[in-house]
Amino acid sequence: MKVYAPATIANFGPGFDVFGMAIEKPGDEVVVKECDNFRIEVIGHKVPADGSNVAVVAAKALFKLLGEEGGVYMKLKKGIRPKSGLGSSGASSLAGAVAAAKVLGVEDDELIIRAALEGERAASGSPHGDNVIPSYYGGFTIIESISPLRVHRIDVELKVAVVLPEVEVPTSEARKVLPEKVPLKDAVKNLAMASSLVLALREEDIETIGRLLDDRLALPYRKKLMPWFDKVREAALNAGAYGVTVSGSGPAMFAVGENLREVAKAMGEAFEEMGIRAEYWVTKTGRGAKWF
Ligand SMILES: Nc1ncnc2c1ncn2[C@@H]1O[C@H](COP(=O)(O)OP(=O)(O)O)[C@@H](O)[C@H]1O
Ligand SMILES: N[C@@H](CCOP(=O)(O)O)C(=O)O
Repeated sequence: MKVYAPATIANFGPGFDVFGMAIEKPGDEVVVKECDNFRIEVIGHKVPADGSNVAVVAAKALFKLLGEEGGVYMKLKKGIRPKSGLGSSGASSLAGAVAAAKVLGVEDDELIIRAALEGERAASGSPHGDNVIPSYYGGFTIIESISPLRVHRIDVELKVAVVLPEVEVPTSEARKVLPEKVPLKDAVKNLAMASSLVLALREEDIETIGRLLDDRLALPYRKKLMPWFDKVREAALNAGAYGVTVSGSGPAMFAVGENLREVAKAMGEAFEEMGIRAEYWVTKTGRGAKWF
């Protein structure tokens, strides 16, 4: 059995820990077989090939939730670079949970997601759902609650330009710089932007979506981890983007607009001018996890 879990853009502007969108590429893939213990082999981007791999953590978590003995052998084709801001740990965690679910014959979404969140907790110290959940369901997802699991999905088809610099921002570090509290005016501003963004997504109003790609809850405190942010954002806007912001906790950034190839190239060139190599591409809203 093969399981594919797509990369994701979490937060998506003002939706910290709540909004997330699956993207068509890249993704993680797991081939799974029943086994008497838990083993993993990894090809592609470098991640641990032992029990600390979040795919194994998630698979073990599902077995434990169900009180099952035994385990699975997984071969992970790691297509999403770790510490990228593209939901790398989330995709592997989900792939491991779905792989274990297929072996155990489990179809309960809530159990699968609970297990996958244990992988996220292991990777970043936080069981945030805005990578795992859009990677599972696809499209654009809004998390009302994790337990009980209440997710709202918008079936939007949105093209995005993505840039991924050759630097790392571990999610765990990006969460450590967050404040315990935020000013009321910032909370109200995010509420205004997030609720407006949902309507703009439903109408596929790209200009309004772009204008709303901002955040007062996390980005102001994380920008010190991303000194390149303003230059890359300016390059994207000058190339015609309607809006641009960080993907997840970074360093990846994404933009919406019309001429996205030029926008992606401009963001990549902005990094190069700062001496940072970066890859860039155009993709669009992805479907969720697949198994075959
Ligand atoms: N299968 C895996 N995929 C990604 N990261 C993994 C995996 N297994 C363990 N890790 C560890 O999790 C951390 C990456 O998590 P994180 O910073 O959240 O990446 P991202 O922001 O891309 O999701 C790294 O320390 C990495 O070594
Ligand atoms: N809401 C989380 C999202 C982390 O996304 P990632 O792709 O960087 O793992 C956060 O902002 O901490």
